[in-house]
Amino acid sequence: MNLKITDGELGVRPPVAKPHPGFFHEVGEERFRKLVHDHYDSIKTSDIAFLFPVFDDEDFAEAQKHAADFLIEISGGPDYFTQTRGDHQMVGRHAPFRIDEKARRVWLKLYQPLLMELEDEGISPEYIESFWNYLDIFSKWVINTKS
Ligand code: HEM
Repeated sequence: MNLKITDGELGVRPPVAKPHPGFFHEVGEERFRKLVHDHYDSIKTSDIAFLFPVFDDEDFAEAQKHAADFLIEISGGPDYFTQTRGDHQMVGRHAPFRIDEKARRVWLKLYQPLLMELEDEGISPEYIESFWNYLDIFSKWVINTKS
């Protein structure tokens, strides 16, 4: 399985394809939520923890839920994010946080072991890769700070 991080750069926003709907379909909502939950949990002890509301359990749980809602929606599941948060506006929603290429790489790296777990659980590697490609490319869009 190829989970390679490609180079991102401030101001460069390559076209992005949504994950293959087969990914959400195979993983199922419950396991999908656990994936995003696990990612946020690993953020807590990472070098990018300072960007997130790690000292407020309620705010952190909210952030975790919004991220899962969004990723489920973009992966072809129910439109939970739009229903509760409105327009996606992902670039604008990340604007208050200083995100550089280094932070993006840390964020992405934390997904790698979690996606390998899914492969061990029998999820099709090509579906996992399609989700990964979405994360790899779209995360370039939220870079707003020079490294
Ligand atoms: C594919 C890439 C990404 C997606 C789809 C994504 C998605 C989201 C979503 C849906 C939210 C919640 C927005 C809201 O409801 O207001 C969010 C918040 C946030 N994201 Fe991302 N994100 C991505 C990449 C990143 C990266 C690379 C970083 C930093 C390294 C980052 C840092 C944050 C921070 C700090 C918040 C705010 C947390 C809070 O205080 O509520 N995101 N992201």
